[in-house]
Amino acid sequence: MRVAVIGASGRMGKNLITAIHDASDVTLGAAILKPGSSLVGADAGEIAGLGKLGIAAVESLADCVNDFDVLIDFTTPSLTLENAAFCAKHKKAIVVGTTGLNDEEKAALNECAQQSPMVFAPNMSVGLNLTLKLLATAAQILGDDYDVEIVEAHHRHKVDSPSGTALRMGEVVAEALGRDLKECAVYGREGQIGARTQKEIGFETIRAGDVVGEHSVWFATEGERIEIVHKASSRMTFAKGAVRAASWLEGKSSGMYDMQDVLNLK
Ligand SMILES: NC(=O)C1=CN([C@@H]2O[C@H](COP(=O)(O)OP(=O)(O)OC[C@H]3O[C@@H](n4cnc5c(N)ncnc54)[C@H](OP(=O)(O)O)[C@@H]3O)[C@@H](O)[C@H]2O)C=CC1
Ligand SMILES: O=C(O)C1=N[C@H](C(=O)O)C[C@H](O)C1
Repeated sequence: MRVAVIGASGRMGKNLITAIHDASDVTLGAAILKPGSSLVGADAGEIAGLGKLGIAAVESLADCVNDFDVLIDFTTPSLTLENAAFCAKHKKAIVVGTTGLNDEEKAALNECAQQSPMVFAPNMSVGLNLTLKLLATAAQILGDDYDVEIVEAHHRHKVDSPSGTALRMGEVVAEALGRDLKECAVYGREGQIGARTQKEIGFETIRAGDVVGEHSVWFATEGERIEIVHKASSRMTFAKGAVRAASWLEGKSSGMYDMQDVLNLK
């Protein structure tokens, strides 16, 4: 599989180029930058700090349409939608790690996946995807007696809140408890808010320094508290997962998949 990376000079973009370079079953086909970037034409390996790989970065998907089989996209919601539409039109597979999409944008992405296969997941790490399974089990066993709170921490540059991962954790717990997250989620409490209601699921966000990504889910009742915690210490864990997803997409039919499919956790 020849893999293209869009947003190649971003925090995830550079890690993705490195992960593709390290993998034995995929090759780097193209690297795409923001139009007008001063790095257009530079070697993708040099952008990622690896030395020359012989792939000059371009400024649009149209410039490299014949050079890749699958696109990996960790960018912004609006750009991801454009890229997914391009992949649908040109029958290219796509791995989407971008977070912060609203319901309408997710529906549009799903439409694109009907034309060409897509893996879309807010967190590509193996450990975090296992954590989702642990959360479902914990929620099923503990039930409504335990208050659920989700705390996430990320670096100061992150633009969406709560993180896509925290929201997915909330969805998994809500589903296991027979609740609808849209009805029971409470975000960032402040002021005279009154006592906690039994079925709410609370979200708290920390943005500070260079934190790669930390998620902690509390199940608390009178007398005890369980915390299920995942801490990412390197973006390479997300990048390796995304490359695994790209490789897994080879030969798959059109449709929307997630990392639970890739990791056979369903
Ligand atoms: N699913 C997962 O496992 C993970 C998901 N994420 C998500 O991935 C996304 C990106 O995160 P991160 O890498 O930290 O963000 P960055 O801002 O570092 O990277 C985004 C990149 O997209 C580029 N870009 C913007 N517009 C265009 C365009 N029109 N064409 C090509 N490239 C463009 C930016 O270029 P420029 O810098 O020139 O503006 C930048 O390099 C976020 O939504 C984040 O939440 C992050 C980590 C893990
Ligand atoms: O923006 C990030 O950095 C991350 N975003 C993802 C999210 O929103 O869940 C995943 C990871 O925690 C890093």
